Amino acid sequence: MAKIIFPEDFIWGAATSSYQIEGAFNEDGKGESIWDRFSHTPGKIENGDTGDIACDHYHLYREDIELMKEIGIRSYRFSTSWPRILPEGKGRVNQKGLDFYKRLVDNLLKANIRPMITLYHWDLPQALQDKGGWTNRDTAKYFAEYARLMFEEFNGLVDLWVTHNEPWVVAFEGHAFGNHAPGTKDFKTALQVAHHLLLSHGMAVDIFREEDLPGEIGITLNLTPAYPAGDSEKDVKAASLLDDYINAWFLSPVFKGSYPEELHHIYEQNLGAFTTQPGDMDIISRDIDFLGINYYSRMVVRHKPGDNLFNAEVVKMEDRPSTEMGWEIYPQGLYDILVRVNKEYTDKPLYITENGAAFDDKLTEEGKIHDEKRINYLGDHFKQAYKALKDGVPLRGYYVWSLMDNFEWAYGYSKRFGLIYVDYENGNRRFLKDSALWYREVIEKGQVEA
Ligand SMILES: OC[C@@H]1[C@@H](O)[C@H](O)[C@@H](O)c2nc(CNc3ccccc3)cn21
Repeated sequence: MAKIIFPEDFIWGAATSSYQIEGAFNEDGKGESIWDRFSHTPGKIENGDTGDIACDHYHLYREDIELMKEIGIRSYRFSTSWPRILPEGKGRVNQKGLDFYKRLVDNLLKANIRPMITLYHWDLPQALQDKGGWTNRDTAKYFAEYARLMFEEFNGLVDLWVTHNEPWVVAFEGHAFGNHAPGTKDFKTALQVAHHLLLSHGMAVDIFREEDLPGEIGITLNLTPAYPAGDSEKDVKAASLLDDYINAWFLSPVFKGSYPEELHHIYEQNLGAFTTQPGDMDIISRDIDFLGINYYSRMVVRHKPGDNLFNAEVVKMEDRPSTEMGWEIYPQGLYDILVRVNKEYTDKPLYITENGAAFDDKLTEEGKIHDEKRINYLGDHFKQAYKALKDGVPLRGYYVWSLMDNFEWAYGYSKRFGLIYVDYENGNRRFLKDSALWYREVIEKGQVEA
């Protein structure tokens, strides 16, 4: 491949989320979130870790912005904590909570760093969960009102808005498998939750248009391309169904206004219909300005009769390199999913809103972290993104997950994804990893070594 030179205006960024970095879980009037409740429930999180303090970003955000400047990122994707702003999820505004995000955005703009706000990255107000959470259609309405508040408060300051982060994870990890908050385990509930999440996305888009705001609005989906383990018809079929289950189940409603037909039929036949209302699909498929794609790895799938509704199982790729999460390192999958989304779903601009890897990072006596595996992982994925760009995919930016090590959900602090090392044991000190210094060069030159 010839020299890899990205466009001058390519938006190089890094991403985080509120519950994973902020801490101050009950400070300055913040309401309880379902992740506060879940992490305080014994047995849910590795080592009994919680987000009570996390990276203490609520107090250290100025230092963190200085580190963003040192790395040279052009944009910072973060999420706002709904219960920090609306403690009960609706009604009363917690001004101190809102003021934190005002200070954060003001300081980002002063640092010439473009904010991208994700309105929902999993930390639902517990008060709404107590009324059914995302199983209750009213939550979609309350989300849209929270979005309206944020659009109005940050009008003219923030011009990149993401409604939801990974509705698949919220629906299935949170409501089918119980690995995430609120921890219920019912597949049909997950389908109902997915529908209400998508509905709330469309309602927020309507309000964004109504408020006639400058900027762009989109949604972020975790897209994991599925590849058949063999070329048998049954393997191909199994892969196609799992691909629909994770990817098309969300891409199709947002861009085509309908759920994938065959899978919808399988669900209805086996589980009965989840509740919808006339007009829902029109709301869900309102025109958006961009799609955010979170890519980490692929799935290799083979036919397995009777194992589940899909007659499919994911094959563990033992002989392939993988990250600390056990996810196969497969950069080609990023190219494949970018091209497929652009070809089959939308010609709207795309952002890679998350891509990164957990490795066993060690802090040396000299305060260094030699994370060459992460440099190789990111470099290989940047090359695939570049290949997609050269093949005509309207890729506008790339947000590395993550700016800093943080609370990795059910894994607690045992997994490190950051460009910045966080020394949790010693006052949450921050150290730039070698990958941060490497990323700074990539951003400065707009080039990745071939
Ligand atoms: O696991 C790394 C990150 C996580 O820290 C982010 O909050 C989240 O947006 C995120 N999504 C994925 C990919 N999808 C996924 C699938 C199953 C469980 C959890 C995440 C990875 N990550």
